[in-house]
Amino acid sequence: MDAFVLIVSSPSGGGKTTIVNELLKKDRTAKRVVTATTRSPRKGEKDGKDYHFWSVKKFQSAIKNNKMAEWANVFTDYYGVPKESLDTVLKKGLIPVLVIDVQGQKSIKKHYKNAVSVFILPPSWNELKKRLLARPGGTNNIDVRLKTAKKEVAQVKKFDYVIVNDKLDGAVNALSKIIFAEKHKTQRKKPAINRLKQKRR
Ligand SMILES: Nc1ncnc2c1ncn2[C@@H]1O[C@H](COP(=O)(O)OP(=O)(O)OP(=O)(O)O)[C@@H](O)[C@H]1O
Repeated sequence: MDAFVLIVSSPSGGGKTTIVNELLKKDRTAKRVVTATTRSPRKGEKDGKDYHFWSVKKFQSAIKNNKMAEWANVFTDYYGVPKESLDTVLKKGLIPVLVIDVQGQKSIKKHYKNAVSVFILPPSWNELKKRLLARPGGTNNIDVRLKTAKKEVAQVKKFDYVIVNDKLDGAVNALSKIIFAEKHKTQRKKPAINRLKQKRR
């Protein structure tokens, strides 16, 4: 199969982390790319598993040395995708899943042309606010996040797919089906097609 990178984006609190975590429990062909951040770990988050928790100095050095596939400064913290983390998953023949903010998808698509992007849409602004407040440990800068979320939702048309995160099960199912359909794209089935062509001769 022609490998593709799967990008899952949403405004903060939209549910991208939760949905991807659930998906990966049942899909062994996909693997989350561990991204890097300078923000502090939330309760229960582990270094190297949830994120690479880097110092500002380390992050800035990675940017300078061209080691980031994409990076941004979001709400006072750096977030980004180390090229090495992404390439490690590709080399294993698995689908790298990138859980990144909305702006991030543009740069990734520039570097990885066949990347597939999915936008997770909150069912309503009220529900988004509720989920941000109810998150374990709460969430800082709620008003800034909601304001940014409105700008990000305006970018939705640049994505290949949209999933409304109403019921979690439904959203995870939809993501699973997107992956399934993408694997069956004609362009990714060239080896199977070519095998048959050879036998006819
Ligand atoms: N369908 C859903 N129904 C109810 N709660 C949900 C649903 N999806 C996610 N949540 C909850 O909403 C909160 C935000 O979800 P999550 O942390 O996955 O968002 P995120 O997009 O990864 O946010 P951030 O970018 O800030 O890390 C979590 O507490 C999560 O459990």
